[in-house]
Amino acid sequence: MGDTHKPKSTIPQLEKATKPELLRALESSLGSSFSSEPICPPPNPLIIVISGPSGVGKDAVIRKLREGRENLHFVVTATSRPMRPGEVDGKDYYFMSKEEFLSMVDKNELLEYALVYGDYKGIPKRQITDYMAKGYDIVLRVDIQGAQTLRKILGNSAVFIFLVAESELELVDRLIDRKTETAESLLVRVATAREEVQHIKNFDYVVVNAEGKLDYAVKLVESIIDAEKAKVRQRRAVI
Ligand SMILES: Nc1ncnc2c1ncn2[C@@H]1O[C@H](COP(=O)(O)OP(=O)(O)OP(=O)(O)O)[C@@H](O)[C@H]1O
Repeated sequence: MGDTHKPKSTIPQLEKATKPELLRALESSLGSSFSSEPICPPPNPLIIVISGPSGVGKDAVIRKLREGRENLHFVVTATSRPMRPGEVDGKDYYFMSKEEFLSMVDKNELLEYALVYGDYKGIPKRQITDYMAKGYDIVLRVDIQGAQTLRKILGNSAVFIFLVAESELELVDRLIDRKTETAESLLVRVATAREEVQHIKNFDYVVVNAEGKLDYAVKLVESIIDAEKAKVRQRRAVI
């Protein structure tokens, strides 16, 4: 029986050879030189969809993610809702009139859009394609309705993260403290949140954003992104 792995040349003893000599001997023995090319291709750009009931902390988590990570593009949603105090156009949302919004719809410039609490919200496609082409991962912040639509459009090509509070009571508490809602809109948001939790099963991951534990929730989201980037079978999003 022939030995197919028999070395073609002798490899010097480690202590008697320099590193280049050793490398050359190993290469000659293997019959080919060592490549410095990456063993694996770089991971595909990832689309990360972050969703959850109103007031659960989507903005808070995203704000922290933005501080701590490079190569992520946070898509700025277009909306026809009025600006809240402290919000900045082009940073928090692209604020526009209903007419301007509907013109984007006509031109098929939105990945998805919806009428939410009487106002339009939608995701501009262009931002996603431009940044993916530059190798950025994309973060989309959408409500549950938006996540469901995106799941239909993107299927398993994107990763879907559901953010929850530790309890219903905690969620209501946070919404009250935020002081952005009227009593009526509070009721709508809380009733909607009750129904929305039923949709967890359509997501890939769930992250609990517990009271005072925002950093932990952000860390978990980062770990999810890291794990997704290390997957052997990569998701491949096409917009
Ligand atoms: N882990 C946490 N502990 C305590 N407070 C938090 C935590 N996460 C978020 N908050 C606070 O809860 C409130 C709601 O959070 P945020 O505005 O980020 O929610 P949201 O999911 O983006 O809401 P919406 O969908 O209505 O825009 C904010 O005042 C925020 O500072």
